Amino acid sequence: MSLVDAKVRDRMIVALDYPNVGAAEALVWQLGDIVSFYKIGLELSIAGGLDLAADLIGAGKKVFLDLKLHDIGNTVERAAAAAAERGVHILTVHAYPQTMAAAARGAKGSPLEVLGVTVLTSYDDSDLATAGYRMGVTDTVRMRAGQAREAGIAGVICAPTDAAMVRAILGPDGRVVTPGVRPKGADVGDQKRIATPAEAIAAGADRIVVGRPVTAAEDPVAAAEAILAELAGA
Ligand SMILES: O=C(O)c1cc(=O)[nH]c(=O)n1[C@@H]1O[C@H](COP(=O)(O)O)[C@@H](O)[C@H]1O
Repeated sequence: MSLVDAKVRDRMIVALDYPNVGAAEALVWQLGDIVSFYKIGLELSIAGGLDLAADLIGAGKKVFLDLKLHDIGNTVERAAAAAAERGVHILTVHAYPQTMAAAARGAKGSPLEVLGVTVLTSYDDSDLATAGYRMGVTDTVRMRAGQAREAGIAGVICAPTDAAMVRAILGPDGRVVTPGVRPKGADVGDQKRIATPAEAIAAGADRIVVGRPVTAAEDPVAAAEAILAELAGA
């Protein structure tokens, strides 16, 4: 059992970005009680991850289903209702007003937290310009955080570098979850807007998402413990 308390453990979500359920289960087994919250994203969902989500929930873990939904309102509302029905704790949608409002309707009356993905952490200003957006990262995140609040969803996903601004917009009750987290010296990979676990929490994040800093570590248990220790001190 980990030395850090359950509240701190609840702040770290480990992304199970694996090509098959067996690999994901092996990590979950290895991490045991030290990790209480797992993210199942696109790759693993396609490879049987939705059944794994049910198993994890049955085993008392929290599950973040990272499907980044964006579709017509009826489809998003029904998908959010289906996630709520399965006992999922967090579901992501892209932070478009129509999409967020639909997901809020689907999740209504359930504990499911719908989070709007503001601007992906792999994007910078020039990536947004290339994609045809008029505004840069900061203005887009600011606008989308406000629209998430208006849509009545639980909160947003943003980079740790946006977390302070987003916290000010959402207030103390809004959920601010930050991927793009890298312990000092860790490989950055394809992330562009990053900070350390302690910096993310200090900026106002409720929870951090970590994938490769744990999954690609030589010793995933030691890597997860080190991040938890950093969060405990933050
Ligand atoms: O929604 C997400 O979780 C997400 C949003 C975002 O802007 N950036 C981002 O990296 N993520 C996810 O967070 C995880 C980060 O993984 P690592 O870069 O390996 O730590 C991946 O599973 C991404 O899909």
